[in-house]
Amino acid sequence: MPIIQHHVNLIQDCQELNQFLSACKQTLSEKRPSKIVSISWEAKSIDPLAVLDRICHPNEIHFYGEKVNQEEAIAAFGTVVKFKVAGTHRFSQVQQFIESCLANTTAIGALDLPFSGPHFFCNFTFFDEDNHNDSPFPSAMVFLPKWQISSQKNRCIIISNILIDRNLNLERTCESIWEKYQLIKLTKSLNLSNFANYKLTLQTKDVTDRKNFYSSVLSALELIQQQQISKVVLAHAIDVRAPKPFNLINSLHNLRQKYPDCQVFSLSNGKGKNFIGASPERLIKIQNLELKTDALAGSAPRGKTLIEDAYFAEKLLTSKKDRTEHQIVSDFIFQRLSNLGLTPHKLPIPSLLKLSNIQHLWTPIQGTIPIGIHPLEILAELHPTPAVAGVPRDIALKQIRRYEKFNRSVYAAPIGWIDHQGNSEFIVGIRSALIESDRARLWAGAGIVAGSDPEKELAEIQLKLQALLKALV
Ligand SMILES: C=C(O[C@H]1C=CC=C(C(=O)O)[C@@H]1O)C(=O)O
Repeated sequence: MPIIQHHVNLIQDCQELNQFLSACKQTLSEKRPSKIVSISWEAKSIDPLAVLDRICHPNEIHFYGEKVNQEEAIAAFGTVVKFKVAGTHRFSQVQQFIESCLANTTAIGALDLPFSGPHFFCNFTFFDEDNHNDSPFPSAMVFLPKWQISSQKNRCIIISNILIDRNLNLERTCESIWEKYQLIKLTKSLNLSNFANYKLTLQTKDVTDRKNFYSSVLSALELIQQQQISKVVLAHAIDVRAPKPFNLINSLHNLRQKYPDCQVFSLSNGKGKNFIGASPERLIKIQNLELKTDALAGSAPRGKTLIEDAYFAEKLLTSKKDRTEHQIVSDFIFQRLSNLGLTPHKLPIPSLLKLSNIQHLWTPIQGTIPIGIHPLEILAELHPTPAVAGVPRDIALKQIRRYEKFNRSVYAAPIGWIDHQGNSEFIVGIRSALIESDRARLWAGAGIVAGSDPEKELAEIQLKLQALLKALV
């Protein structure tokens, strides 16, 4: 991808931008009828969530991700190019799409800052094929946004991506970019007085009978005893109704305040449905060929006092059932990364990841990626891990389809981005809800292994559902 270091802010200077885009337009040919230009420029500190609130249209596709404790946030909206696909080759087809776009992209501006340069935002469904007619999101989707605003420790980058083709009206394009840039640059912080401490009275309903969950766990335990599987993750879903439409921005703001250790996310399908959540589970983070991933499985509540909390923690760390449930995930990730030629590292015993209402056994895993391996190849190898599916994977997936009478859709599936240099971050879409107007669907799952008790597994799921339920306003 050609990169041009440029010292004038093209987005700010209409005339310079016009000249640059016009020069690009002149290079178009029959063989190359269109081209993408990506302009990055540093700005003073802006809250990407405030930009999502003020500038992004509710019916525009968007992606938002924030990790408060790492002082990182990103918002992207509008589409320059997008691609949807389904089936077993969806990861490699998305990879090809991104590579062909990058071969046709020129990046210009401040390109040596965190989050600068073109980023492609991707989401997948849990299963390769999402056969349900009412699916709110395709099995795989990737888009290059028109606008991306990101901040890392007070350094903020605004990116404008532009598709240039023969029909492009240069004057109008430059003006509208300039206008939008002014609006973004001057975005005021969220008005926190709007976050009145009100609670909505929510009506909740199980999507399937709880008895269905209990009998599925018992049936899974039989398969485990017969050694057909060693683990399967079974989910339960609830439908929620509010007295008025949910407020997306306020709910996301609640999530980022309550779960500063998690990745808070929102993904819009551009048709009024938003998939939001606060996920504790990082699937991949790649920075300069260094990969970080998490094995996360095995759960206990947080205690109300320090003593109670330490008691739950100790019980979790020494629970044979939870340690097995966890080990299965960490062995799987190790094996899969080794298959790709990595030499992964991890500590020999899991530590604890403590969230505000739940704690998990957690093993961070790291490794250097051999040159030539694309982030989506790693994703294809890892998804779905036994933290959300099971082992052996194929049998577990078949059982999940058999037991669960609802669509997992984007629940427990990868969501994230890949940049022009192969840096990438994907999380697993758990602790999540799909919201539309005054309705929401929430999912949560629990790992079933030898020794699981159906009642306790459902109690764990209720705890996980509360994480989202308490933040929805
Ligand atoms: C599948 C979920 O959690 C996974 C991640 C952490 C702990 C888990 C567990 O203890 O069962 C699950 O494997 C979910 O929250 O829906």
